[in-house]
Amino acid sequence: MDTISSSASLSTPRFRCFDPTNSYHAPVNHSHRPYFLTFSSNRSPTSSSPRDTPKDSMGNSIKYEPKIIAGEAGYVLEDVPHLTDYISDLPTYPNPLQDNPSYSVVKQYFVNEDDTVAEKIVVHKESPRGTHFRRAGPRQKVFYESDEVHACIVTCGGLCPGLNTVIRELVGGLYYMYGVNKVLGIEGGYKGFYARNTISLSPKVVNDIHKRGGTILGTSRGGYDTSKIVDSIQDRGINQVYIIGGDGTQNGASIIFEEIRRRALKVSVVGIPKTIDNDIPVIDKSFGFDTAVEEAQRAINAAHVEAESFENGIGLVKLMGRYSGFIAMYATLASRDVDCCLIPESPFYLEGPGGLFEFIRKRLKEHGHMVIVIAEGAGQELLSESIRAMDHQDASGNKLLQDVGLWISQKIKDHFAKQKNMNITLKYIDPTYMIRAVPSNASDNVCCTLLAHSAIHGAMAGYTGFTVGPVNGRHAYIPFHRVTERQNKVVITDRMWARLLSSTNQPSFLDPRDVIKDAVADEKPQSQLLDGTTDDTDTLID
Ligand SMILES: Nc1ncnc2c1ncn2[C@@H]1O[C@H](COP(=O)(O)OP(=O)(O)OP(=O)(O)O)[C@@H](O)[C@H]1O
Ligand SMILES: O=P(O)(O)OC[C@H]1O[C@](O)(CO)[C@@H](O)[C@@H]1O
Ligand SMILES: [Mg+2]
Repeated sequence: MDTISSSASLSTPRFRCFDPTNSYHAPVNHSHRPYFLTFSSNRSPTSSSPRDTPKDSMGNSIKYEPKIIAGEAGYVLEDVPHLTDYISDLPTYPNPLQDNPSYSVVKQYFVNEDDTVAEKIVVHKESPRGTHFRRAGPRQKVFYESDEVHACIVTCGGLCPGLNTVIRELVGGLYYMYGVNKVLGIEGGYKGFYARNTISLSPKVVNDIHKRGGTILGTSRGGYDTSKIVDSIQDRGINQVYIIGGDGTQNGASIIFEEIRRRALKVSVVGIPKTIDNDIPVIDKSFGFDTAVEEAQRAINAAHVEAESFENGIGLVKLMGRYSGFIAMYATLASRDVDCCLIPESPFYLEGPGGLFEFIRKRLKEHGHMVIVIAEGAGQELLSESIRAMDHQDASGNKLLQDVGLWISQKIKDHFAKQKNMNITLKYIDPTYMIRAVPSNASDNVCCTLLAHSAIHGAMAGYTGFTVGPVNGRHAYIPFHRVTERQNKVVITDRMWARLLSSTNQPSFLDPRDVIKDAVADEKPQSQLLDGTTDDTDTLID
């Protein structure tokens, strides 16, 4: 086993991967394991939640250095931190799962020591194989005894269908798989660590919560204070922290992890991605997205019924998606009643040849009615041109968007009011919070169970500082910085968006030459634009 820095050559196959949790041998001295972060420039401490470089509790910028392990045949593992990276001589114990009657039928209790999951699933003959992540799942040895574990769960950011199911499955999984019965619920998001009460969670307390929307723990934006949060973890004797939330939350979790490592605490920090918008990169998707797409159908159906019933009827539905239009794209593809889908990634314009108004007129002439789906982040640049741009932010530092649904409804009405030969009837439906507040559907419920179990197996095995999630259909442990360094977006040069354009038969509002020019300017190779295999597609299976 050896670890090399990211700048070293990855092409020479030399090393074998090592998993401390599956070692059959006596405890190994891990003291040679390197630290993987560096600190720079002293800044004054901050308790806010900046969107720029993550900072430690002293205000120093944290620069992540990946923990890369190379192996034979071009194998490259981007590993996650482990408690033994900074605490030596930790005892290990046999995994209690091996005596669990439910698991006695499983042929292979434990994942193989060098099992990894490939980030890149489509490779070319000559292309590098890409990075791999450590495969999630139970390990032969665990680093916590059952009665030693004191876990806590916190939910942060906006609501998402499935939050309660993840809480339920974490509590049940800890209890039934690992015999853990000390689980604390932190109320009201990050600030709850230091400003709110806690709830003691048992399988009985959480038994029915998956049938309810929202989160029984409550959530919040803002109020992030690393020192206070880690002090609270330390004071309460918590040693496993399960943090459920979106990109901002995972950023916060990575800073908490760094502080815990700095204090050399035996505490595993595990992130569970919550992303109704599907804006977290690397993972295929997380819980809540399927439910949102399904629930959006009800609004689209209603819009269609309204539109169909009036001469030149237009049904307009706004769906969530601040920066990523996945919900709008998938809801449109699923419905087949939508004539036009507008997302943040694909700019559009209203007036003139090839514009939205011209398309609406054409479609109404052909069909007598139409349905438009618009993601909340679409057309924001047009809005700020016509409305005096306001730069408001929420408590977490997210930009507050103008209501594009109301704005575009008015624009369409005003435009057609001026046209003598076409009277329209427009009905605007904004189901966004209704969609977000429902309980998760069947497939998301299963997704929640898998995420919770993978998270628990990782923590019990001593891994820390990671987010769990499906990568090309297999669960993996992913270093925090990989899911926070960028946002996942619809790639409009990919086949999925082309499918949507051909299904709605709407204009793309773009000149293909400009799209390719832009992508080249972004340093993306042209071949990737054209064949739908770009590295940053992150489509939910193409
Ligand atoms: N860069 C950051 N560093 C530390 N904490 C952060 C950071 N960004 C956000 N947070 C904290 O994480 C929590 C949730 O953040 P945010 O409100 O942005 O939601 P999110 O996790 O991104 O979920 P959503 O998808 O609903 O937006 C808040 O308490 C916020 O203060
Ligand atoms: O009203 P809130 O709580 O800020 O949430 C709205 C945001 O939440 C999200 O659904 C992400 O969780 C975004 O799409 C949306 O902009
Ligand atoms: Mg966010």
